Amino acid sequence: MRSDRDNPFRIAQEQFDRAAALLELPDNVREVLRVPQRELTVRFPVMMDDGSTRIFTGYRVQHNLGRGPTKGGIRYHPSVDIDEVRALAMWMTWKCALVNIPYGGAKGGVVCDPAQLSSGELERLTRRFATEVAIVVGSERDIPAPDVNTNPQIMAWFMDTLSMQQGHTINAVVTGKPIEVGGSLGRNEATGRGVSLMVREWARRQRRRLEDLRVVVQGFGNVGGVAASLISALGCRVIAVGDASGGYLCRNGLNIAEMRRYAAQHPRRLLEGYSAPGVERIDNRALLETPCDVLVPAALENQITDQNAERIRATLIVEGANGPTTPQADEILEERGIVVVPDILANAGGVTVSYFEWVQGLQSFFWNEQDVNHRLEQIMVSAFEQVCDLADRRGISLRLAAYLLAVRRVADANLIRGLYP
Ligand SMILES: NC(=O)C1=CN([C@@H]2O[C@H](COP(=O)(O)OP(=O)(O)OC[C@H]3O[C@@H](n4cnc5c(N)ncnc54)[C@H](O)[C@@H]3O)[C@@H](O)[C@H]2O)C=CC1
Ligand SMILES: O=C(O)CCC(=O)C(=O)O
Repeated sequence: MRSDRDNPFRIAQEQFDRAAALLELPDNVREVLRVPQRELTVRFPVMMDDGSTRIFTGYRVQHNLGRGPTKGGIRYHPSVDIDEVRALAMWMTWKCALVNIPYGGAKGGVVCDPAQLSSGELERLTRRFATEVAIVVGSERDIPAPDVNTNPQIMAWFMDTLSMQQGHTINAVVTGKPIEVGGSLGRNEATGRGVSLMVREWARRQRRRLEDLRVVVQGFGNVGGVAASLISALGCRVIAVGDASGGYLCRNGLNIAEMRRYAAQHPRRLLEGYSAPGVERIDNRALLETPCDVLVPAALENQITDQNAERIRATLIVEGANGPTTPQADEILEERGIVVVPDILANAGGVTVSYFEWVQGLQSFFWNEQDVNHRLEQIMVSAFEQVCDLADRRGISLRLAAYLLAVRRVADANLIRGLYP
């Protein structure tokens, strides 16, 4: 059982409440926006390889439909619960509004440990989950994508299942697909690329040389792995990274390309067992507290809390993950002058290129990777500028500035549509 302090939905509501108060939103608007519009819980059987049947629980939550079809990933993890999915769906609403793409927010999840499932079990689970949520999902209604422990292959099974039910291919029903079945060039790297752009733009505004920045990345999957490699391509020194197997530190800089190759070839894509001259093993706690210029939490929620915020020794935190910092930690970091580029901005690159994938799929007209990356960069840099300018003008944190911009846009869309008679 989670306590209120580490319940992601309570945290998401608290973040929203602060913005709603500053925006002086009317009570009826607050009441609508602080809870999800639709929630679906499904329980479904999956045939296991040994012939037995197991029942799994899954969720799809649509937080707000005011700005368009809802959008957000699907997470497979043992700790998924309805409050986590609600929070993730709400954060998607603000994220899509902040980068001004025409979506509301949604998220899905299945309570399972994919590391314990064979590929066949994972495929059957995915196909059955897709069927169960088909009543709320669709290319003009709600469009899933990958999140923790889901990947392009899982998205392909999802798309294929919904297409089989319709009798024709509907590839815009899900994004993050393999290129062969309507995926977009650049989607796989998009979230990490967005994170690296935040580091670059912050350094530009602060007049810091990228070569002088020491970076620590927690999480070495889709977001963290790509972010580490693109940040190191910017010229920064990535001195520590970590995943579920622990942390790896080398003050002279890690060989990120070698580490990504290692993880790709090992069970569960983990760094477990990785060693190289000068590389020290550390635990996850020490990883987060490693002195550095930039810390990128890119794993799960609630990593920086009131328990460790005093010991964080970074100048900048760029939230690759959703919800890695609690509101209590936010306060401590702000007092200590540590700048946080919030999740709804920092990791918005993924959903932005998902939007491009959806547009390309609907038009059956595909762009080259340079076009995708160029458009992504324009959107991310412009959102970063808007957030920094508002934060500077009002003397508030980047998180609060991002929320003011995003919540205002969502509230306005809902008001203009006449949803609050
Ligand atoms: N995949 C995407 O496009 C997007 C993902 N995100 C967020 O980024 C975060 C990471 O997602 P992905 O990279 O897609 O997932 P992933 O499944 O590819 O990677 C997750 C990584 O976190 C590590 N990890 C798990 N538990 C850990 C722990 N206790 N301590 C340290 N590391 C741990 C795993 O070993 C793995 O390296 C999540 O918060 C997700 O919601 C946000 C925007 C888009
Ligand atoms: O690509 C997408 O549609 C959503 C990605 C996602 O789940 C997220 O941004 O947290």
